[in-house]
Amino acid sequence: MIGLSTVAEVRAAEDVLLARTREGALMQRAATGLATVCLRLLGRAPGARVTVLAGGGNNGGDALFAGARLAARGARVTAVLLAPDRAHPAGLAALRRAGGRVTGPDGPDGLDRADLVLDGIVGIGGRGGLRPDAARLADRAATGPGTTVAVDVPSGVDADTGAVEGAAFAAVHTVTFGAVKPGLVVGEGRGYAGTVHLVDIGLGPHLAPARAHQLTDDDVAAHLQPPGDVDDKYSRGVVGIVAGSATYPGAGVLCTGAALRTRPGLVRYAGTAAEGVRAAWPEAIVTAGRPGDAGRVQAWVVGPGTGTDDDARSVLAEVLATDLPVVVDADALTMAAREPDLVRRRAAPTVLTPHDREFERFGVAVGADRVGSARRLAADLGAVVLLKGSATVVADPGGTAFVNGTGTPEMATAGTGDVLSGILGALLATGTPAAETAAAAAHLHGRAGQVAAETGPLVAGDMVRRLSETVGRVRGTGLRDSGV
Ligand SMILES: NC(=O)C1=CN([C@@H]2O[C@H](COP(=O)(O)OP(=O)(O)OC[C@H]3O[C@@H](n4cnc5c(N)ncnc54)[C@H](O)[C@@H]3O)[C@@H](O)[C@H]2O)[C@@H](O)CC1
Ligand SMILES: [K+]
Repeated sequence: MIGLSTVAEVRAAEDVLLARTREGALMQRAATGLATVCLRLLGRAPGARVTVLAGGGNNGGDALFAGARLAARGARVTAVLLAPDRAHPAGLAALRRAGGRVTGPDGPDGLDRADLVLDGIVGIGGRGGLRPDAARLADRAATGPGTTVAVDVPSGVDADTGAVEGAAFAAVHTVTFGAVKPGLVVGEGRGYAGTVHLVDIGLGPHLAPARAHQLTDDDVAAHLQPPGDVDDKYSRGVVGIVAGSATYPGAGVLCTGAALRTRPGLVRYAGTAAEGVRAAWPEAIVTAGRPGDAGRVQAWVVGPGTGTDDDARSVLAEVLATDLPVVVDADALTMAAREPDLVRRRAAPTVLTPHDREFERFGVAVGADRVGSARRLAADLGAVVLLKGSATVVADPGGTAFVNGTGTPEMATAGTGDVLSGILGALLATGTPAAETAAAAAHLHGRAGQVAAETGPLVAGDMVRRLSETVGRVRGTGLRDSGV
């Protein structure tokens, strides 16, 4: 699990570590790690053209020291000082000693010929969007030839939330120090950060336990264990699915298929799409009756494609009245937003899976702080909230959050949400804690999208078809080997 640490948590840990280390030592560790990544990206330093954008804080200091290291290896380094009178004195001196050139915001910055551009404008001390000089340079860097590398945080991105209020530096790589900050992996910030490289500067032992996390394939593999010798079809967790309708069976077919392909122990289906589901998935136990007619299950999924009429409402109420974990998706979210007490009064875990518009039906817009918004709704409803997005966020009522790191924009297509709820129901039926299980489901769903998109555009059914393979690859090392 990768901990996502807030600025306050990083500052607190830095304070402890700074008091125990020689002055400047942390910045040297940061700059060494940064220069190492830059050298790797450049391939070779001699003759390479590097522009360093340096603001007046320690972030600029990191960038200047890294620039000095690259210059010492033969790179042609130009430092552009955005606040010349406040530039980090030791960093600037090191850069000059190593043969780097120094200019101001309007000087010859080399951006139109650079191989690499370092963004040391602001780091975790930044507030709001970039000021005009910095914004202009960030814009030129984004459209110029150089590989853009953000130092610690892309300048203009809120490190805690990922909010981008104005102009920001669009990085292809971000080299971050001590801990990954949430703003690098969620919201708009994720798009500005590019690939994130974490440099260890020794903060780890001093960091408070993170309240937000990102799961890895290894974490998720623990949720996807193969059956043991003593398992039978019941012992692996039975999921019940209420999805689709007689007219629109698709959601029922996708959701049931995704559940079967994730944990093929036993999947029950109850609802009016019974005929279509039975035809598509003879492996499922199907009834056209109500949830109570389906037989015993350990978790329910309710809502995809069910509609919101009186019948659908009474089925939702029946499922929510059980003492089992329930995934509330799609049409069930619309109904739950009208009657949130149906969720609030539950003792068993409930996982709500809204996208932004469904989230708004609960009375507040998501806004730029996606983790914060998910946490607030989770606390209000006493439920786990899985807020879908390019980086899906999961929050539990206690404030623990997860930010998903897998997926592909190709997944923005009809039916992929039904696939997610099927995966999630199948995993929840095993009885593991709801929030981490929801995060594991989002991770696996994203991997399935990546696998299905390997050969071109995907439709949701492709994800179902490739799910067994995806489970196998997440359990092993295949995904990483194939570069997905
Ligand atoms: N504290 C430490 O021990 C370490 C800090 N490190 C670096 O130091 C950074 C934090 O340094 P600082 O606290 O000096 O803060 P920053 O360098 O992030 O930014 C502070 C400066 O930026 C200006 N500023 C704020 N918002 C701005 C905006 N929107 N546009 C333009 N200028 C703006 C401020 O006036 C101030 O001069 C980290 O991100 C990291 O890069 C690393 O060297 C590791 C060790
Ligand atoms: K920066």
